[in-house]
Amino acid sequence: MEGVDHLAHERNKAQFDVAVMKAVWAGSRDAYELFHRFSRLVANDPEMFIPAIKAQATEEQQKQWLPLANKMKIIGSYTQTELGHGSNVRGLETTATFDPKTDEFVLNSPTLTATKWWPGGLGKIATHALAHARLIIDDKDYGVHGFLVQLRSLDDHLTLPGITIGDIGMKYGSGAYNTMDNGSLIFDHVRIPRNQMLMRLSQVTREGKYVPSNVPRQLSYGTMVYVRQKIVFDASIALSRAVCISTRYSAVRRQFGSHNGSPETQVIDYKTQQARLFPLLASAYAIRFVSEWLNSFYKDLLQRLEAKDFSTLPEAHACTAGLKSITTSVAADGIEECRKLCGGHGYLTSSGLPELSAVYIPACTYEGDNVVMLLQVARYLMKTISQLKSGNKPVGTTAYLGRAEQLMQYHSDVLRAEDWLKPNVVVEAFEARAARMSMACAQNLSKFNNPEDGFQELSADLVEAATAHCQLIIVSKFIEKLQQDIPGKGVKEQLGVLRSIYALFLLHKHIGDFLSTDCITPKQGYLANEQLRSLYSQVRPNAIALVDAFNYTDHFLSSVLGRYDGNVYPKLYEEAWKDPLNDTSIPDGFHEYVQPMLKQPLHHGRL
Ligand SMILES: CC/C=C\C/C=C\C/C=C\C/C=C\CC/C=C/C(=O)SCCNC(=O)CCNC(=O)[C@H](O)C(C)(C)COP(=O)(O)OP(=O)(O)OC[C@H]1O[C@@H](n2cnc3c(N)ncnc32)[C@H](O)[C@@H]1OP(=O)(O)O
Ligand SMILES: Cc1cc2nc3c(=O)[nH]c(=O)nc-3n(C[C@H](O)[C@H](O)[C@H](O)COP(=O)(O)OP(=O)(O)OC[C@H]3O[C@@H](n4cnc5c(N)ncnc54)[C@H](O)[C@@H]3O)c2cc1C
Repeated sequence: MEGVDHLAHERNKAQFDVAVMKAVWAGSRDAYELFHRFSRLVANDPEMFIPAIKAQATEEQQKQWLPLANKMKIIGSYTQTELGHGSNVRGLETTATFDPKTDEFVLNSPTLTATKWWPGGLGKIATHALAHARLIIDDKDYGVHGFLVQLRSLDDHLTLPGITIGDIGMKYGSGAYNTMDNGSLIFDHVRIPRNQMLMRLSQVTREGKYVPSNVPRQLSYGTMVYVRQKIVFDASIALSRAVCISTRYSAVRRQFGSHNGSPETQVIDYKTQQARLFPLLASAYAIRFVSEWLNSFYKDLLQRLEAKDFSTLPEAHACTAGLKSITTSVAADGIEECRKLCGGHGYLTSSGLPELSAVYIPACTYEGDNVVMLLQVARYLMKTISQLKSGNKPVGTTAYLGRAEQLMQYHSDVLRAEDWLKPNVVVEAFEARAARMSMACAQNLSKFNNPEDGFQELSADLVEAATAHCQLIIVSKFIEKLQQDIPGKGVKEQLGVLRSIYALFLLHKHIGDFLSTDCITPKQGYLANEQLRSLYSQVRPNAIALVDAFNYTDHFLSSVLGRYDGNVYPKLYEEAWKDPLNDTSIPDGFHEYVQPMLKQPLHHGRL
């Protein structure tokens, strides 16, 4: 019935102050920030063009271009990826050849695989590209640099001479990403003034002299680092949307279990539903808190870079790459799990889940393929370990590797299930697992004469070690979050339950790592799972309140299953009748194609 809260009985069970939890979840950024970004995403993606100009253009160039971009007088596309190269930025083929006679660069796509391919906004709407191309001076290749290129007339939006542009076509399913005009672009000797090479990091003089960057060349990758840390925040939003929908529906849906006319069982009370759903609820909070930490770490990096302090740049790259990888994989897989948790109705567009999945899953690929990103983390870990011998004491997120010898001797002293509720017990186990996996890789790598051959041969193990390292970061930041002063009745207690669910679910899921590295015994693994089951019972009465704390409107959720009032069935039915198929009783084509078959006489008694 309209106006009735069908989940009121669930909300009355809450054992904590929901208003405070809403504030904890909202944190330092408004969750709707992404919604507006997301809505822009499906129109155009200023997410990268403007930050890239800020990162790579001189002050003078910024003064020229930023006001135009900020006021949408020009529409930009971050045009890096090509048909033949995306992950391997140093393999990009587009060229920008300096012509000293005219003081210009000539942009060209020398091969088909040099065609720019994927950049958002490029296909139909962008007027300018921040094109990444190989700088060529006097036949010498100076590697990939950024160039601002006008693509279309600002009068009639027609493409300019030498520019061939198109949309790359429909993408995965019918998701909203199909409203993003990811495009293709071929340059045929397009000339731009020399001052349209972004020259903050390195320059080309009027005489054609290349002035190399006096800062790490990787700063030219800065926009990707910036977006990767944002994507971690986005992962918490995407996953929490799906968890909100599936948790509310799990409390509404009843199936089996009726005795003597009693109501059937709420599916949220089935232990299998809880074992699938509650770790995702905990993961949403875990990812949110690690994104807060990562954002503050990134802001600290920016301040350091201003002061030419590059000391945390390698760690920032490793953390943004690794956490982007881990959190987008968890969110993408989690959204699909939430669809399955809703049974058949989860597959309806009106559930909001297919659309969310179709839009979200490319996050595992864009801004860095998730495996390639974890390999970057692995390189960082191996380098950190190789420097231990020279007395280089690791700090920050790799500080535990400085205690590797001690961690190699570690054995968990868990005796009872409740011992796994102690944060220090959990962190020690996760540190030991991560340290031992990385040290084992380093040990195996040392057996190879050619380190690169070893890295390739061991890359699957290295990805697992990088995963363990990143999961340790997320667990640690969840624990650190709860060491902050958090007011409100029961709020910290509930977050503590979620923290333990997150950590013990990972321990259970990766029990092979913990056993094969001899960090814990099978009995201790069994006790962790025992504790996990108890934690599910503790979170169960608070589940609806914990997703209410995301503070999402029904409009934002766009889901008949995730409605705040739980009034699912009437709305499911109502929504179905909006489908144009139901405008007529007899479907189009019936008389032409189906009815003749139905009218066909039987032949020899056979249909
Ligand atoms: C509800 C809906 C929810 C969400 C949707 C809503 C919104 C979506 C939000 C955002 C959407 C944003 C974007 C979508 C559009 C997508 C855009 C794109 O995809 S842009 C293109 C992205 N492309 C990539 O990410 C390419 C990945 N490849 C690379 O980064 C590099 O090629 C790679 C790092 C893999 C290798 O680089 P290379 O130069 O070959 O370096 P190498 O490995 O040799 O290492 C050398 C040295 O450099 C260090 N290093 C590498 N990269 C960095 C870096 N970025 N910063 C600092 N340092 C770096 C590396 O560690 C090594 O160091 P050492 O020498 O070992 O010390
Ligand atoms: C929706 C969407 C939007 C995008 N928007 C933009 C944009 O606006 N601008 C832009 O420039 N680009 C954009 N991209 C492109 C995106 O950045 C690339 O697709 C991404 O970086 C992955 O690169 P790739 O396609 O070359 O994958 P590949 O690297 O070809 O990946 C293919 C497989 O090879 C594996 N692999 C690759 N290298 C290694 C290695 N060294 N070791 C082990 N395995 C490896 C990968 O793990 C993967 O399994 C977008 C892509 C998508 C899907």
